[in-house]
Amino acid sequence: MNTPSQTQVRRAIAEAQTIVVKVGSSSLTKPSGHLDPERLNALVAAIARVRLMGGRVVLVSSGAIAAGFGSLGFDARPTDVADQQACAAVGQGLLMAQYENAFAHYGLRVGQILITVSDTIAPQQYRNVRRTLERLLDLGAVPIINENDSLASNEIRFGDNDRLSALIANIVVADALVLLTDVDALYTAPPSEPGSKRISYVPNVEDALANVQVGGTGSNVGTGGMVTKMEAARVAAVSGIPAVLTCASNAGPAMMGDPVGTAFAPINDRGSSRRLWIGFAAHPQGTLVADAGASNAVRGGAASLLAAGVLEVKGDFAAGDAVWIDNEAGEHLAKGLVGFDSEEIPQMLGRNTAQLKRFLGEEYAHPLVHRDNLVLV
Ligand SMILES: Nc1ncnc2c1ncn2[C@@H]1O[C@H](COP(=O)(O)OP(=O)(O)O)[C@@H](O)[C@H]1O
Ligand SMILES: N[C@@H](CCC(=O)OP(=O)(O)O)C(=O)O
Repeated sequence: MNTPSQTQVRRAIAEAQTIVVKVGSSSLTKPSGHLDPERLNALVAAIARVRLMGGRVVLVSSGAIAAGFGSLGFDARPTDVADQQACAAVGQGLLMAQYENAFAHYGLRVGQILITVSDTIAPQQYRNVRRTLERLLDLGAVPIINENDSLASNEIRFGDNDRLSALIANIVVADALVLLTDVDALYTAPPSEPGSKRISYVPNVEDALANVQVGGTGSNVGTGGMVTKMEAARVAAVSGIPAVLTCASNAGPAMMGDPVGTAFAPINDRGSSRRLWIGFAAHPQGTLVADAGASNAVRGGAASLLAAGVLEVKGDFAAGDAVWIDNEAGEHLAKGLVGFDSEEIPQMLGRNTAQLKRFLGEEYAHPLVHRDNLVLV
């Protein structure tokens, strides 16, 4: 696709029907570990305005741990996982109570959704998340999402809401992603570094990643810093979703497409939500090793992976799971949703469709991975 101008990207954001807004802990809480109701209310006012003009807004809100640690007697954000889980259990309630109240001033309802990594990996849970979000939006509510921190452990967590917000933008087929933080824009280096310059437009986030010096969090409550925000902007751009990054006090102008913060252009056309999920969220459970011919066909982008072109199957998976498609050198070519269980596949390998039908029956005369379920990597 042609690279859009900054004006075009801002206009696309202004015209967005469905917007995912992500806000970081430091924009909602005080360093003492309590909510900052004034700033939270200001954010709600900006979102409510868009909602009341007919926009569909999903809010991905951090802040559970940062809003809870003060009440539990900690001086600073704890580092122990169990402490964090306890703080999140307390803080998430406080956060939602405040949101509930603030949105009620505008006659708007909110709906809480707490997500774990597995909800975005497993196809059925993913569909559940999507259905609930869509219904909430159809009913006029503002879904408010956070990771389910009280039950997530270090091994199985997103750990940051930046990347989660980009996945949510895919799930709800958003027209724009707005990342709100404690810095007004992306800079050429962490703003604490002398000489760092504000960037107002990123036409290609993958190029920017090579040129911009991104650092970790600048506050004592944030987690991912600019690294995870750039990753979120990259997922959005690759998914065809324009994004803007700015400080929370710029939420209103950012959603209106005003020239605040940093705008990121989409670098692809929009794909289907399912393909985007395969590309970004689905975790491969095994591997199909393609021969040279099948590798070329898959790389071409328009072919299904047939059993005739597969040399080996690795791993233990069920039909519908995601798998890697590798070439003989072990390089990943694509990710796809496989049509058969791993134990069914060895008898199918090397056989063409007619042979599959004759020897194994009609139900086996299908591609191992259909092209609609396959995404190049
Ligand atoms: N190149 C950069 N441009 C802007 N900010 C950066 C950059 N590199 C690192 N940062 C830091 O990222 C911080 C925002 O990330 P974080 O603290 O995780 O916020 P949040 O809690 O909103 O998610 C900024 O305050 C800033 O200190
Ligand atoms: N889920 C955690 C926040 C994780 C996170 O991404 O924090 P932040 O970097 O402040 O957006 C919480 O609610 O405390």
